[in-house]
Amino acid sequence: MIAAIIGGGVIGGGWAARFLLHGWDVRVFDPDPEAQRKIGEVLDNARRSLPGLADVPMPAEGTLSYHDTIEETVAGAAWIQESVPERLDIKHQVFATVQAACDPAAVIGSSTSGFRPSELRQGAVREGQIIVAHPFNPVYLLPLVELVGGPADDAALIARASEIMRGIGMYPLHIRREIEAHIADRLLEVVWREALWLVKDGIATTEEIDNAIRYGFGLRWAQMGLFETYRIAGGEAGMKHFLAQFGPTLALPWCKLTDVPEYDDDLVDLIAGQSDAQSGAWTIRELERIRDANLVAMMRALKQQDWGAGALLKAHDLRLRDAGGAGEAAPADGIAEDGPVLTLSQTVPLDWLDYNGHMNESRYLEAFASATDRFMELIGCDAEYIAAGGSYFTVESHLRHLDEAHAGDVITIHTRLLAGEGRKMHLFHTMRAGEREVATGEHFLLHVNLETRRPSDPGPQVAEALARIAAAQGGLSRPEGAGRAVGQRP
Ligand SMILES: NC(=O)C1=CN([C@@H]2O[C@H](COP(=O)(O)OP(=O)(O)OC[C@H]3O[C@@H](n4cnc5c(N)ncnc54)[C@H](O)[C@@H]3O)[C@@H](O)[C@H]2O)C=CC1
Ligand SMILES: C[N+](C)(C)CC(=O)CC(=O)[O-]
Repeated sequence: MIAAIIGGGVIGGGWAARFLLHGWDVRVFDPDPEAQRKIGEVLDNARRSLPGLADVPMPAEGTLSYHDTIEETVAGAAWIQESVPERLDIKHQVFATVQAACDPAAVIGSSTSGFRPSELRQGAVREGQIIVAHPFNPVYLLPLVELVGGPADDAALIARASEIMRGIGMYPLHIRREIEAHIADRLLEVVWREALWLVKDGIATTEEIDNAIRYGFGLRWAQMGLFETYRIAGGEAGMKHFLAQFGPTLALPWCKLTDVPEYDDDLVDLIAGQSDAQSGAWTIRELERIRDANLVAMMRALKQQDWGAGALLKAHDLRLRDAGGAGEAAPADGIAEDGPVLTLSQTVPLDWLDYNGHMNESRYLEAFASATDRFMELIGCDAEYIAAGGSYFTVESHLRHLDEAHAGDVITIHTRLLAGEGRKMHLFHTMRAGEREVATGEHFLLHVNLETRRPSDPGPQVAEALARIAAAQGGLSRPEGAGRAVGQRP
């Protein structure tokens, strides 16, 4: 599949990275002679951060190419994303050239922050081909994309566009009626306007306003948004009580919503000066990397909770797993092979790094635990079996750290069953980063009855699977390092 990116600045670069890392071939047109360097830097950031959101292998990266004309860029593309400056005349010129050369069935998405589809479509040869596909910076990490069709909305086009967006891990939010700035930027502008007033009136600095957001309601918004948060704030009586208590304050009012501060040089200098004092010690690329690491950590935490953007990541993992990612194919249910079993394949995420700049020791155990979970699933000790009252408890673990793993490394774990009789299961995991062996994990587990919390024999299908694998792997030599205790090398 080919994605054509017209305009490769902040947003176009982010789109290019998201499509590319999801296996699409990406063609870029941007007259800026610096575009390749800038996109290269965005891609470096994306490669460090995006693949680590997934706990399964990502697709093989597509091919990136740069082109001298729009015509060449869009030929054969299934998705064309316009991300040129926020000026209607430039966007109209781009659409005219794109439509003269592209596949009429291709989706043309516009990244516009504020224009309505009916404005974008003025003068278009095929009006119904152009939609708003408004993303959020950084496009390669934030999943939201607002999709807006025309006044006579084309349901089939929006459905197709939504499916493509889901395929690259996004959350398509269909906005049924066009308005300026869609939904999110309407909300953001309100906060932005109030913040400008607070600075202009000398009430707060840019840093104090950022602190008011990041130490408080920004954290709430990231996981529950506005209405769910305020529902809880109403106490046991919920939303009605909240409205009764805080509704009357709307009449005061607390804010200056409809007034816009005069956007003169003094205000620009005041804000830019405070922003330099607050954040000028970092370059923009450094700030981007700090932001990306924070976003990855937050989104992975939400993934643990299976909530909001984290729940979306979980669902996307299933999609990626079904599609079969790059590298060695993980076994489907049941194990037939007689070699070590692939039980994990994923990219080292940014939040697994420590102060030494490599994967922290605690994360090795996390990865090995996931590999054990997968092995349990493969022998039939799956969610259904566990719900019926049987499971395994780990009673002893021994890890060896043999080499370093870094952010962006694809790690795999292969598992050997050293013993699997009765209630005992003895596993030996080998972790590699590419071809390098980086760690081993040896674990002894006991089958338990979850009601009595005492050891018990496994069900017949689990016992049978263990016997089959033990027999199949029986011819393999004992792995180097198995049975070692902690000690100094002789
Ligand atoms: N920066 C942001 O936070 C967000 C911006 N957007 C929207 O994305 C669009 C692009 O914004 P940014 O990436 O921020 O701007 P930008 O200034 O970073 O990038 C625009 C790029 O378009 C290129 N360009 C100019 N004329 C062109 C043409 N005729 N054909 C092809 N390329 C051309 C420029 O060389 C530049 O690289 C705008 O519509 C904006 O509203 C949407 C979401 C967030
Ligand atoms: C400032 N902005 C209007 C360009 C912002 C957006 O459109 C979305 C975002 O990423 O905040």
